Amino acid sequence: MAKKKGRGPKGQKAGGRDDAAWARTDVIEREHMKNERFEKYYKAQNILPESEWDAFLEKMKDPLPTTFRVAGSRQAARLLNDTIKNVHVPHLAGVVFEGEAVSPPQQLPWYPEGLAWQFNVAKKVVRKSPEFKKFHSFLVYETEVGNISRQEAVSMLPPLFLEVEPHHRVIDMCAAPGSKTAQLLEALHAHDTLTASSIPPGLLIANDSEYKRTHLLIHQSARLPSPALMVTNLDASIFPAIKIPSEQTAFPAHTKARVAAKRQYQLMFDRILCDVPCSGDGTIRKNPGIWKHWSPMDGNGLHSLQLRILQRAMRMLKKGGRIVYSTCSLNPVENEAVVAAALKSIPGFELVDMSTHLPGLVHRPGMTTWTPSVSKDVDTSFATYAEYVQSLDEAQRGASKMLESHWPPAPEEAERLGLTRCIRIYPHLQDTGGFFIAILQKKPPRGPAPAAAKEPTKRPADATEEAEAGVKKPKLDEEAQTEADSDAEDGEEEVLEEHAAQEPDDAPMQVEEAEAEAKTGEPSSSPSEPRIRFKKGKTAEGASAHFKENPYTFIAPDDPIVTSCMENFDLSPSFPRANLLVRNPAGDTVRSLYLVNDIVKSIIAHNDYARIRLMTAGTKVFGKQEGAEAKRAGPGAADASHFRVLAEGLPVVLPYVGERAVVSADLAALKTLLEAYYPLTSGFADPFRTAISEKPNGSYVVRFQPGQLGPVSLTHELVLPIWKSNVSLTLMLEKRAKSALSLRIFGEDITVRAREAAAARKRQGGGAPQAPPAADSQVIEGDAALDDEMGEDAEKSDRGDIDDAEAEEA
Ligand SMILES: C[S@@+](CC[C@H](N)C(=O)[O-])C[C@H]1O[C@@H](n2cnc3c(N)ncnc32)[C@H](O)[C@@H]1O
Repeated sequence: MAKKKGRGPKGQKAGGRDDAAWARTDVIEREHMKNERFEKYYKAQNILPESEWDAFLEKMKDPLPTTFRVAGSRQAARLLNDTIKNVHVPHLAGVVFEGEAVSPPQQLPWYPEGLAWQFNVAKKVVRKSPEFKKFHSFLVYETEVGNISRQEAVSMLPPLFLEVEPHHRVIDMCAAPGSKTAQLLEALHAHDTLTASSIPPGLLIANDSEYKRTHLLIHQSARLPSPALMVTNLDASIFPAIKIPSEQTAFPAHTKARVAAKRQYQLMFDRILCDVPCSGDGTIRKNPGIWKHWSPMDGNGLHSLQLRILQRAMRMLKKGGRIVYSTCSLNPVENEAVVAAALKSIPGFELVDMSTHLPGLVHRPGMTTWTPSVSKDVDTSFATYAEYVQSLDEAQRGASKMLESHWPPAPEEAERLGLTRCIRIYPHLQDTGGFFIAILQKKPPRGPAPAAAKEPTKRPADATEEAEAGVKKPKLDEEAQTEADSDAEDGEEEVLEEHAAQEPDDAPMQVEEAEAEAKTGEPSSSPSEPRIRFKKGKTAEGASAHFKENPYTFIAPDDPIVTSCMENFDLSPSFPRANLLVRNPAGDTVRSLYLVNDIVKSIIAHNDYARIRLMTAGTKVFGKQEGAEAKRAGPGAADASHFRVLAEGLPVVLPYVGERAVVSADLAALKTLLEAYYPLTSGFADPFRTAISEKPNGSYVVRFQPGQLGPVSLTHELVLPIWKSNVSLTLMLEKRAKSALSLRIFGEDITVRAREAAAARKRQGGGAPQAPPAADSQVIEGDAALDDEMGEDAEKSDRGDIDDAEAEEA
């Protein structure tokens, strides 16, 4: 096996825990899994009692068990989980391989509703045992379509501590590749049903500074399409202020309408995830290459960025809101040191004790003291920063990258900050990776502060209205920020600017101020750094000039395309037609319509898309039908009528679709639609045949009713899009989604694709497999193959292949 390239701290360009090439267990032999510096450093930190050290080290050398989570809306997840529990696990329970019993998958004891699983079987068992082979195929296909998320157990934790609700405004600051983003989205969509998606009032911004990695986010989000999602490509440590108008802001009841109406506000978040780039030594079981190059300097080097990201998050959090800060590193310099420095620099926050939040989770408290290493050869001899600085001559002082915040606070300060409320997970406790979590809360509002205390921070012109609106201007120095933190009455959005029409001179300056705060916004952590002020027209992140994505443009609610979609799908008047967007420069042909919720619409309308480096927003609901069917309908009918409802957008649109666009069908019809690309309409049974034949050509929604077909049963309604042409029908699903559906319902892959793959294999002299290969992979080999195919880390294209309109009718 070739050695894998790609090394470096997690989330860094050189690779990290999310680099698939790095994530192979076969790059290093167990006997080589040692690193003197690692042992010396962590022993010096006393991360564990001496009695546990050996167990810890040994576990760090074991490969990680395979873990996965049943994803999607709660209802759908419960259903699939029942299939795993009642069909697959019993089937796997008695497996004996080469004379030894193999354990079936087990539920993670702490994951809510038992929706996460773990199994630990050797590759050759997955390869050779027919039962596990079949289970593996099931996992691969369900992962492809987003019903299962292959995710490290510990990586599932941060979203659980965030407790996102559908109305929350959430930002995932370092989100790629997006496994936690998917969990956050699911929580926003907690009210979705089996077939229909809600349009949550809340918001999720999934951000990552690596442009390429934002495409992983887009790919992930296609599995759980949401009108509440935006993907941005910004440096989280200088995330710019997002402007929203007053109607998106909650005001105290007594606020005068004219006061509320005239301002723009900075969007503040209810929940923020800071899953920051880190050295990643907690992933060493999955990325054993770390043994070779581990150095304490990795953590030292990341500390400052981690701190700046957390501080920026704190600046963007609403009062009463919550931040989860997490790393997959064991190093206190990347963990408690960052949290302590952040808490010391920005008052008004506290660590929350959620140690009993997930019963069954075994963890250890945060550390209160540690000794950073000042060299890669592990010199931990300096108990304080002062001691360290004293040991240096002037030239060394100038060159040193060590900061005071690398060191622990004084014992009484550590006690006051409550650092033990942090959560540490060690591999030997529950056979997982290593992980760190801190939950920070911005103290809830205390009610109106005495007027005298407020006066000095006010600008005279703002005073009355501010008091009426109960909000504060963002301040740029820590003192003012502290006052604002303790004085603001409702903890809602902060005033960014007066409405331009009313305060033409003042407004731009205030936006600049807010942007400057975004750029410099951590005054106390780097007091000696000069404040950066931006000239008018320049952005905080200074990168918009290079942003090449297409803009989003709202399409007029009375546009002929929208009108025809309203008509063709018999959409109810309550359908939010004013929230449809296109992603084209003006004048280009419209190919897809995206639907966003009100808050996303508002953000797009009030922020330059290039300034916020908006990669994607909302969910694609309608797509232009191009290809054989569209051609046949003739040029006259073109643009206006040839939009189809897309499979990914159907759950969102479904609650609004009227009877005229819906047909009922049974399991036999589903089988026929899966078995052929373009089955003839005449080949279906009544009443479906007559019902669909009577309709004009175009896009329809089919409700497949629960029922029985021989030994196969459909236990719940299934709703899918089809395209009707002159003589035939097409099920409008990606090929892989068809295979997954087929496996789930019929227990085998009955699609054309599977038959073609089997025929190709036969031509090459291979045997018939249990199921066709997933994606474009040819071999399915145990856990490494699972890693690749189940997509935890694999970089995947954002496009699926759809065997529909592009192809000519057979
Ligand atoms: C630990 S990974 C995030 C994993 C992700 N939360 C998940 O669960 O799939 C860290 C991410 O931070 C990104 N990153 C690094 N520096 C960043 C910065 N300054 N701002 C935003 N993202 C950053 C990396 O590209 C990487 O994708």
